[in-house]
Amino acid sequence: MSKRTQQSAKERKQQEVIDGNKAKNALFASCSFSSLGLDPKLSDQLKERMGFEAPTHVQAQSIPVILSGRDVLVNAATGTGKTIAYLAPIIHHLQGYSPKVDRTHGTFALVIVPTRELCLQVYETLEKLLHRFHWIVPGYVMGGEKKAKEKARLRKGISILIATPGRLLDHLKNTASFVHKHLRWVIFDEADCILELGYGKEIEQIIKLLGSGRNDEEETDDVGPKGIQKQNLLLSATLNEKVNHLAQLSLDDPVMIGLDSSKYQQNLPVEAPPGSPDSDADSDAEDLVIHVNKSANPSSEDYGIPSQLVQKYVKVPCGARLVALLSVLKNLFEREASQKVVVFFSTRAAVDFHYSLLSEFQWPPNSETQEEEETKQLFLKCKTFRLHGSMEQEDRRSAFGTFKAEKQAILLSTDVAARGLDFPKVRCIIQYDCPGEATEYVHRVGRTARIGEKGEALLFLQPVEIDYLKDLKKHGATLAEYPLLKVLDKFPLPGNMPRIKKVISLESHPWVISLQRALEYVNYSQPKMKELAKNAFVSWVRGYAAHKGELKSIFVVKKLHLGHVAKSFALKEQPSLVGKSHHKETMKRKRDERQRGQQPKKRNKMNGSNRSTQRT
Ligand SMILES: Nc1ncnc2c1ncn2[C@@H]1O[C@H](COP(=O)(O)OP(=O)(O)OP(=O)(O)O)[C@@H](O)[C@H]1O
Repeated sequence: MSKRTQQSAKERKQQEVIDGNKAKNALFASCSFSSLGLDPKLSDQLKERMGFEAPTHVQAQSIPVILSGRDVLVNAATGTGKTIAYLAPIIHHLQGYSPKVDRTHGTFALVIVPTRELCLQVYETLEKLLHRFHWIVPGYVMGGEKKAKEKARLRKGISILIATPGRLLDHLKNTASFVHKHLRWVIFDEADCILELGYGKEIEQIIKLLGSGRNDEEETDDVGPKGIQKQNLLLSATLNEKVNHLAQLSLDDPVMIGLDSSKYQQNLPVEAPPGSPDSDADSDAEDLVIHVNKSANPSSEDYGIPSQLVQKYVKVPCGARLVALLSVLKNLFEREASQKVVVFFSTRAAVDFHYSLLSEFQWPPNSETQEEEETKQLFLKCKTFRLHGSMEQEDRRSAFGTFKAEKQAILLSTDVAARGLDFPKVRCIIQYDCPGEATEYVHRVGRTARIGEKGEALLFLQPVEIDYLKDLKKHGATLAEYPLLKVLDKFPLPGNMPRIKKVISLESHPWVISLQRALEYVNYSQPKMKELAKNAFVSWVRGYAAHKGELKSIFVVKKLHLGHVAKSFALKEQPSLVGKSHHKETMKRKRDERQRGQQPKKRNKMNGSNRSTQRT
């Protein structure tokens, strides 16, 4: 390495450290957990056992307000610690109940989350927090688990219950032994996603079944303070019109907490809530707590994207997409072997195909001698995992858990991993298939650069889709271009392929040509792989056609060259669009809906589109 390169690498490192420190300072409040009014044992647990030196701003803002008993709507960037923000105050109150809470009292707090993985994740955090409060019992119920076992757990009693909406509604209706007469807190984590996934009807029913109002003397004859108003909390990094509706249904005179809420201040009275330690302090935190007017429309809000996140896009013609993806991944792991990457796809079939391909694709492709054959290696020398909604529950659980623990791995996923999941040390998010609305972009990239860590995000766009950048810009996301050609030029060409000095188009790049050929060879030498590719092609085109609203004018299915789309699945010709995969998807969706006791979805005020079901 030359002196100059060494110098610039050193400068880059120094800049990274400075940026990292800046990001951390912007994230953490200058107070302690105990100064927020939390029980000393709980503050100790957070600091000593969980290693959280100081609360984040959103925690410093939310904890006193939630402790005070007010309903709250929290809008804060991804990875800023919203889970602790709502769990800690609940535990604080429950551990102080006299007589002590026990299993026979049933459920005091209910956390509703959109996905099974998030359910498990919140449960794990809760278990850690309850380490010193063994009499408070955590538990979860969610789709994909055995109902009988859940019923037995509910019968025994669960103090703080984490649940996905469909399964929760099922138990509320059918599990007589589910005691919730002492229920005091209901939390909607990732509130907008719960609605986007089409759970609006379930949520309305859940709210109705749980009722609202006070825990009067008769109901709380044996435990907890009397006459306490039920408290509802809504949280998300992105809010929209539907959440507004849910807020109106479930929140009573809520306090709005958001790191990025300056815009609301123009319209709404700013008021520090009672009980907040900052209520009379001259701190920036005071500006962040806003007494929200129910009719406020949060849909035009800029979304909070972590400031240290490096956001890029790569412009790739459709036919070269697959090669570009593999090259970008190879380059990432050659640059830094020990890292984790999440790649987002639009459909389950696309995840399955790419997973099989990456798990089997070897390099170099043409081995002429025995020696060459023996030195063949996987193209990407790291473990690959997949995650989507059609997988068996055990496989989902195992992929989620193992990827979390790995140091060097790729996760290929649908949007099922986009919300709330906290995979430690994910360095890069690749959105190979475009997200839908900008909110989806924000949550996907939010799987990296969490809690002040550094992170990169790369969005794949075809030249015809480039206007999507304008849409992102409207929400505060500005992306720089990724130097794809420079990266491609770095790869050694297999065999005796000549290196051309001036490459006219990406598709004529010798590396692209050779890699594309090798990928097609894998597909055509393995019928199973080709079948997966065909299914993925069909579902991808259908997914593309299902973009909503304004995005329809950017993602125009008629503008697609289907032959080039086929190439991006390593197919030499375009398969028929009437594929088996669509039929299977439809059958699976209908089955899922039947299991959830639903009618096939119709839109209502709080329901999202059906498109989301195949995207998870
Ligand atoms: N005060 C803290 N200090 C250090 N780490 C923290 C603190 N609070 C939470 N964390 C950690 O930060 C990570 C992100 O927290 P969490 O998942 O609650 O974020 P979030 O705001 O809910 O993100 P998302 O919007 O993506 O769901 C977790 O690993 C959590 O353990």
